[in-house]
Amino acid sequence: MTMLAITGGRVLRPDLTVTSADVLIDQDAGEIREIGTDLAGAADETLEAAESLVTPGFVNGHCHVAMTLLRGYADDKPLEAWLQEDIWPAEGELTAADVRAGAELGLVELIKSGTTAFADMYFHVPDVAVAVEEAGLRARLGHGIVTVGKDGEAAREDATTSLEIAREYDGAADGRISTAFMPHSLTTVGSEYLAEFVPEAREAGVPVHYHANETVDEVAPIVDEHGQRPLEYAAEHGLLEPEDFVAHGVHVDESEIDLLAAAGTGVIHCPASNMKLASGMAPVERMLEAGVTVGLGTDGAASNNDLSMLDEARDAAMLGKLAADDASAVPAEAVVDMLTRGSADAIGLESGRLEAGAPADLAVIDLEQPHLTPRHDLVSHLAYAAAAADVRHTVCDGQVLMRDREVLTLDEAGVRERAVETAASLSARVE
Ligand SMILES: CSC[C@H]1O[C@@H](n2cnc3c(O)ncnc32)[C@H](O)[C@@H]1O
Ligand SMILES: [Zn+2]
Repeated sequence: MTMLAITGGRVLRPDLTVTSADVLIDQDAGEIREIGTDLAGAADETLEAAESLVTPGFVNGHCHVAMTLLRGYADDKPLEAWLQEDIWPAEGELTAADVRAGAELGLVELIKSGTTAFADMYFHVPDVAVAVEEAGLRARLGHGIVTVGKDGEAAREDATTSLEIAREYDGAADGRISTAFMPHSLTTVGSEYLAEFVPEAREAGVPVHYHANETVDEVAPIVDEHGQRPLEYAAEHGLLEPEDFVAHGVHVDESEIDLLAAAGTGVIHCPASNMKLASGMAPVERMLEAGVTVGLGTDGAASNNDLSMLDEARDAAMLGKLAADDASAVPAEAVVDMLTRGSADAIGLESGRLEAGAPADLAVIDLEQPHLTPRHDLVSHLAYAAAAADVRHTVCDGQVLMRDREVLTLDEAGVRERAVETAASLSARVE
């Protein structure tokens, strides 16, 4: 048994209290063995955490990690125009090698900002999976299906790919990779494909993940065509099960909030993307009051434009207050819970809490920074003041992915170089 101890830190516990303690990790099991005092003696290796906050690794509940290649490629447009005029034409040129290069860049960014698990919808998923395996992160991956604008054969092929990928990769990378069936959204996938393939996803035992109620323009066609709110339509198509999770949930009415709460379906709130694309303000406080499981996600780096979950936490608190017109709405504790346990629960992972027996997924935040001084309340600092650059160490599944700000599993300089070349070649092909 190989043991790792994280020593001398302030540890954020599941009840959001903070205590001075060591964390002892069984690296073979990838689990936290004990949280207590003087545990360094039991360890083969230590990570120093003095003057630092030891927190559960952040869980990014909705991402398109390879879209780092399109960061800054098209900004300042609303969702539909952005996708149709810029993003989809560029993505049409992406090769598997491009996606691998973009995914590696995104994974470096995730590790450096303390994220240890994420859910990802994209194309060329086998290449994303290889990158995740080498990076050492935990991920729920899926192939995103779009059937609009395709003939029947191509549409079925896309849905079949999503199902096959979900079946084949579930449990990959020693269990660090899990999967989901991923229709892109309720307006971009025809109901006949949902009717045919969702029961197969259930049979395969994988959840379903999709964009829902992101913009007003996405709600209106479903109401017009089917006479139903989008999430009523989703429930009727078997897409609102406890293991399922939707991205965005901006334009949800009270009846849909009740549906989500009753179904146990998670919502991944993506505040930065919603602000940048001017999609709207999700009623996060209302969803939390109703008992909906709410997590946080960055969405892709082309609509954010980074993958820092600490930025997302701050944005969620700020936007939540604005949306509720109430400064006490979406307080620091709620945000930290969404950043960790909420996202993990929504996407069906056990991580997001530091306690004996839990997965050893954690981040260590350097508190010796002017913007984290004084230390009245470390939960407040995590929600409002900490930044990606404050992350010192990142550990996932008991393995050290970053030590003293040096990423150990990927060659950061090489990854950046490949991403620069790949993005330049992509731009040249699209023009
Ligand atoms: C079919 S793979 C995933 C697909 O989703 C696109 N995408 C990125 N951000 C968003 C968003 O905010 N709403 C809807 N779709 C989005 C991405 O570019 C891929 O094409
Ligand atoms: Zn998205």
